[in-house]
Amino acid sequence: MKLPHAQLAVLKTASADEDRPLTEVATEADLKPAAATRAAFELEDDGLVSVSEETDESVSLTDEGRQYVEEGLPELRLYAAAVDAGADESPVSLGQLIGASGLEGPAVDIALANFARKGYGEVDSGEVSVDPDADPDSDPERRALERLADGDDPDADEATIDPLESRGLVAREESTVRSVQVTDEGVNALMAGVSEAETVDRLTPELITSGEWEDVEFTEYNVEADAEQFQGGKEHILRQTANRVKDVLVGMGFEEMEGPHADAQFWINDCLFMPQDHPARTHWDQFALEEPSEIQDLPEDLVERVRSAHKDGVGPDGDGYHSPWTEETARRLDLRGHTTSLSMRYLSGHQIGELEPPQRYFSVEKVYRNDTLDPTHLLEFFQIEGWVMADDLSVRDLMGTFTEFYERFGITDLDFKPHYNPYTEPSFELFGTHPETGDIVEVGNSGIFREEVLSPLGVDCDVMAWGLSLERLLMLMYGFEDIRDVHGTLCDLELLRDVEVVH
Ligand SMILES: N[C@@H](Cc1ccccc1)C(=O)O
Repeated sequence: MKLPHAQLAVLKTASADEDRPLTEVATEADLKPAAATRAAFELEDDGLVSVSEETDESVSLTDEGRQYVEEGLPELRLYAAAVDAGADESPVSLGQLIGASGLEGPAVDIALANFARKGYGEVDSGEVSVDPDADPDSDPERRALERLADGDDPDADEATIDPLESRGLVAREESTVRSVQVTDEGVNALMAGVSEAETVDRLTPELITSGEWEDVEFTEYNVEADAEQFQGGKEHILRQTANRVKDVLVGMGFEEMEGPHADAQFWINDCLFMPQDHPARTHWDQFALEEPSEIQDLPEDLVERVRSAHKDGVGPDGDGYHSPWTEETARRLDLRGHTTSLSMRYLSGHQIGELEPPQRYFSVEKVYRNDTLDPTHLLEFFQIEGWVMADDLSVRDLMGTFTEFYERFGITDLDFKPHYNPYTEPSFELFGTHPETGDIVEVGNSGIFREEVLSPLGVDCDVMAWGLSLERLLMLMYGFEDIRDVHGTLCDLELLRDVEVVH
């Protein structure tokens, strides 16, 4: 029998009496680990060896863990300072202890949280008392960190490693350990005599020019063999999903809108019949620009019609807001809190000239809000804006469009709830179900524009419109629970690396 070099080396190095780790076999046979693994799988396919797999968990120190091995865990430094200051006799002020312990910045909070958790003592109204019987020398977390620093097995149970991991002091890593053993068939083959077959694993220019490629035997591909993982840059899933949303909407006959991120309150709010004293128009909700603070080119006739809608209402029965309206406020520049500003620019004819119905437009763009960061809110996020202009639109058209759109992303359980917007009547909020938690998640807001919006814009047919959250769509598609998993310093790198957006 003839076998390629690597297979022959593995077969000869492995044993028929015991499972041997492949890494060991590779070193002894002078093969790269990946080559040895590939050879072992090929031999296994031919029944000459058996390959077994086990998952091995290893724990290693992080940089912060290493730092604490040198400096001491913050809670132990606090304990030592407290004992020195006599806190085992009577409580000592926390401020004094922090100074004495040399703890600074975040280390203070870390010390306090773990001090109490590990039973070193108590902190009550700024006074620290310690348990005189606590024994920092045999602190299991400290011992585990020190053993790791010495290159030993931490020799600790989960109850010790778990908190160290969540404190970011150690990292757990799982790896697959493979072992090989020669089968009876393999032993028979060896006894009958196996020699090395000439195989070529790489096509070179020489092989091609000499024509030799026709006679050589090529190594077979093994797509299951371990390969090194390359983590190069890739398009962020948010961007990938945004592109997919664009494709879907273009497929549904929509055209894309573009426009400024910082815009006049006129386009962001006034055209939308939002009174100038509406709470959403203050800095509590929107970011204002200091420099420049105003827009120059507003279409005068439109400004006049919008002002009149706010003051006097629209149509014979219309009634305006009985609150002040100034052009100065309308000119002010803000970061847009929604992309409905773009819809106003397009519907008014200001952006690309007048549009005749039917029309469909969309944008997938960033918006900015002065929100408090939490698992479902960011200061900036992507809004999927869209509108359809046509005669005789109804709520059924709106719901049908959403059902069709979300179905493309595998979301088929939409719920609608009546809502209020100053600019649409009727208005609906949209909800989906989170695939992991089962919670109902708001994914968007929509409605049919009011007369008070359309009439000043010069539109005399129906327009239905919406703003959907791209991030929330992602949460429903991929099941993550915290929006910060995909953004910023808390992001889940594994998720970002591994998630594939299917087109
Ligand atoms: N602007 C709304 C969405 C919306 C757009 C158009 C019509 C109705 C609602 C929002 O940001 O929530």
